[in-house]
Amino acid sequence: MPPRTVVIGVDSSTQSTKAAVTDAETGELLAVGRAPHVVTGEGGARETDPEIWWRALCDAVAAGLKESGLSGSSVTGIAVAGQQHGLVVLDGSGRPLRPALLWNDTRSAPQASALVAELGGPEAWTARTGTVPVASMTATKWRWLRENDPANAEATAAVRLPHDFLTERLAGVAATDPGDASGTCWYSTETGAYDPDLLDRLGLDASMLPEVAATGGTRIGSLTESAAEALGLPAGIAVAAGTGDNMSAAVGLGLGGAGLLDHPVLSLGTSGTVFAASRTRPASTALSGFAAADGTYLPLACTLNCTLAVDKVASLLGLHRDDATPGGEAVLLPYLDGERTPDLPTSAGLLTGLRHDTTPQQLLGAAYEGAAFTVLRALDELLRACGLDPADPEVASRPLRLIGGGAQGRTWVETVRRLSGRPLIVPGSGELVALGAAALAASAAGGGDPVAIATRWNARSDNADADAGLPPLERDTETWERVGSVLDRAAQPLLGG
Ligand SMILES: Nc1ncnc2c1ncn2[C@@H]1O[C@H](COP(=O)(O)OP(=O)(O)O)[C@@H](O)[C@H]1O
Ligand SMILES: O=C(CO)[C@@H](O)[C@H](O)COP(=O)(O)O
Repeated sequence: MPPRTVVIGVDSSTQSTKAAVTDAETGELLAVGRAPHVVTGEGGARETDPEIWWRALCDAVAAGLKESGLSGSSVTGIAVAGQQHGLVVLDGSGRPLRPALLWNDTRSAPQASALVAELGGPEAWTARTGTVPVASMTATKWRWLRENDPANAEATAAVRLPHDFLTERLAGVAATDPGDASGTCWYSTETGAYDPDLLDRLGLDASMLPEVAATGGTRIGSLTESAAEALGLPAGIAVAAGTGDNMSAAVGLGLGGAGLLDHPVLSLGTSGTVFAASRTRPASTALSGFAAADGTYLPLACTLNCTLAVDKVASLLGLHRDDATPGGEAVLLPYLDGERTPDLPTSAGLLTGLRHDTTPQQLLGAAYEGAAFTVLRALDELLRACGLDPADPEVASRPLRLIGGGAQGRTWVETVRRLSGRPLIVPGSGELVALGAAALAASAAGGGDPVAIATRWNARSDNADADAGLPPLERDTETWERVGSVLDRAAQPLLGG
């Protein structure tokens, strides 16, 4: 039998790095190595030292190889998919000047509002970049840095996104892809390039930014000697451009070229995201009109408070995360980090409907309901913004693909099922972001379209058989309306005024 060829797909997300050691031919997931990150910050601040991501990447690759029982010499390619939007600032020798500002750092909310006003309103941003700046977007973080940490902003020789930073460590080449670039708000999904006028406005020079490769699967270089030594992999293997984590999950699911929103995806991680592949450029202020890893489109909406916020409520109550019952009268909006969708960056969590007979289990259930409601309502808005009526029985019956860490949790699945009333598909592969990155690595190493590679892998492996298809439950409209009414009435107080 010929020796296996193996590629490594890396998911460097908010809480951890996962390295998927994947058979390049069949897509079989041979092992997943993991290493945690450290996120620090009080109030609206959320930061991580990029060196932590690099060390976690090295540790996760080593753990994955060890678990697979393979030596590094069978690996032919590597790609990184990273948490979107984070601002990494480097000195002239490529060293981080300070910790990165993460996607869920809300300190740049005032800068976001100022940028929106400067360009003449949200529509102008949608037309130019595809996306209206909120505190998550990189452009607002760069402006925040210039206003609040001018010494480091002045000293900045290069600006990177989290995945670009790691890719550069691997290949020594400054490169990104259309997908992650589209989350900066200084890249235009209309032109497929950085917007020179926006760069000027932000005080950024294009020479400080990475080149945008044609796709996340483009081979942008080869593993350098020093990276090879750090990772225990052969020098010279293919390094792909990589992409953002949501874009990578879309690749892993084989989404691309699909009809508009035929395959909505709900990701339950630190963030809650809803997205779908589209060939039509989204142009609505109600969603983030990101690019996909291949320059087609990935309309997306994202909440800041999902699994981490609900786990926090469980730990405050001293309960296991699956010790929850439906919330009953209690409504808990777990906006512990402020919120992005709806745009309430300075909000905090809110509890209403408490009675003498409310149980801790109901309070936890209410936190699940609040988080799930928020992201499911964002899905309805996304559908509407794309010209579909979420109440149309045909649209409402399209299955929702559930991914991310939360999709492994019984209570998450039950809550989404009950509040959405949709059929759910929980893909057999629990690591879609890393699998998508592996498809990008396979494309860089051996050619071929990453989405086609992932589709072939899904078809050939047991993944498709292992997909859990759950029929719809009758929608719990009572809870839906109760939570919606609290959110609508509380939006102003939640703004934190
Ligand atoms: N079995 C499980 N049940 C419920 N939640 C889970 C389970 N396993 C992991 N999670 C949740 O998944 C989250 C991590 O998901 P992940 O998608 O890896 O996050 P991120 O990409 O933001 O780092 C954790 O916050 C945890 O709450
Ligand atoms: O900001 C977004 C999407 O726009 C987030 O989805 C980040 O990409 C972080 O993802 P997770 O760590 O929650 O997977």
